[in-house]
Amino acid sequence: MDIVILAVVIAVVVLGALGGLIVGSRRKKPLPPPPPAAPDITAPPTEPHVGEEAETPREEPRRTIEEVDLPGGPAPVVVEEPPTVEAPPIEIPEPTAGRLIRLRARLSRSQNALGKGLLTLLSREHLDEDTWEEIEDTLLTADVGVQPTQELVERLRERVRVLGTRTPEELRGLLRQELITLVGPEMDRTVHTENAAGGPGIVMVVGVNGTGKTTTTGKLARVLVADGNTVVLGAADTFRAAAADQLQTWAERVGAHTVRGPEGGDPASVAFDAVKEGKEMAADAVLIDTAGRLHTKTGLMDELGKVKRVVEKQAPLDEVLLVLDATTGQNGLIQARVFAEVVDITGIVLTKLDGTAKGGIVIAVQRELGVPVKLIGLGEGADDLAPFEPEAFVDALLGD
Ligand SMILES: Nc1nc2c(ncn2[C@@H]2O[C@H](COP(=O)(O)OP(=O)(O)OP(=O)(O)O)[C@@H](O)[C@H]2O)c(=O)[nH]1
Repeated sequence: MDIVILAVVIAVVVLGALGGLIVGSRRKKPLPPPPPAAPDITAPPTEPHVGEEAETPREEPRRTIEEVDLPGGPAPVVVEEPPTVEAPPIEIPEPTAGRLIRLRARLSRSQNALGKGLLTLLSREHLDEDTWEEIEDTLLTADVGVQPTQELVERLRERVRVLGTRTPEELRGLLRQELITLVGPEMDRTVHTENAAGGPGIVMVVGVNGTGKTTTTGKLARVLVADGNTVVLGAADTFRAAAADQLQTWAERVGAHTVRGPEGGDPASVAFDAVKEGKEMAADAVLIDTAGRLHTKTGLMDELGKVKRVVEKQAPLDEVLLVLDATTGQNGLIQARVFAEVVDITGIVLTKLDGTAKGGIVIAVQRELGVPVKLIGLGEGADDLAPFEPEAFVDALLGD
């Protein structure tokens, strides 16, 4: 019996073990299928990630292109940029009052050698003949001109002799007075930009190209706008399109209006239109920038003469400003002579005084033309044009 029971138990155990094996093998079989999901093997861990990441950027450009296409090409990008360019439209120029004081440091820097040189020579214990000659040379080197130099030296000699013993302060005072006298404090340096008859003041700006004529016209427009005037600019320098562009840029910066013609067009007709528009707009001033090439004197005469005649058909010229580059020294004087023969110069603008130690040209050119220096250029900056003031000029020369 026991044997029978034992046989049954063994049979049950054996069957149970076999059943477990069968179930186990059945469980393992479904597992292999996952391996076939082995395409993962073709795409090793890194690649699928790259693929997944790549999908996102791919979608982004597609969206952008769609968005750009729909509103009409790349226009939105272009439209967004111009407002930033147009953003700084109208500037408020610095007031003109006290400009020379602000720019005095620049003037001192360029002209101080002259003043210092003279003061050093004058403070020598013995003012002998050699010293006076050195004083003369210093003045001549600074382009003061022969006649004015001799006058200054004579007057100084006389005053030093009368004074007897002298302190550096006294000498400085004497020199200051004599220099101011030489520069001409009594000259009327008003830039006439108003018209007595009530129309716009008409200013013609002449000078050789490169002297800073266009820049000066632009700077002057700023000065006038700063003082509350409305200004029209006439780009009658039609020889170079860039000159008209340059002028227009200056005008746009302060909200002034520009009248221009085609490149190579008739300068007189641009000047005419500028005055006409200035009158129609009831502007306060019309500034006309001319080309004034010194190819031949006859050519210059023809051109400027015609501009002048045509403008004066509508209104008289209130101011004719001659722009001279202070760094050109004697050349500037020759130019001044030629222009003075062609048009009636009423004022001189001396540019680039920040770039030369030869500030004496102020004195020489006034003597040459009998016309006052009214404005001076002391840098390339938009507000680096100042009314000329003899005292401030001489003080900058002598330093503090
Ligand atoms: N340092 C300095 N540079 C100046 C001054 N005035 C003008 N300039 C520079 O001189 C150069 C010539 O100036 P323009 O105004 O173009 O001369 P332009 O006589 O009108 O010559 P075109 O434009 O050819 O008719 C420019 O680079 C100006 O910035 C000044 O007072 N000081």
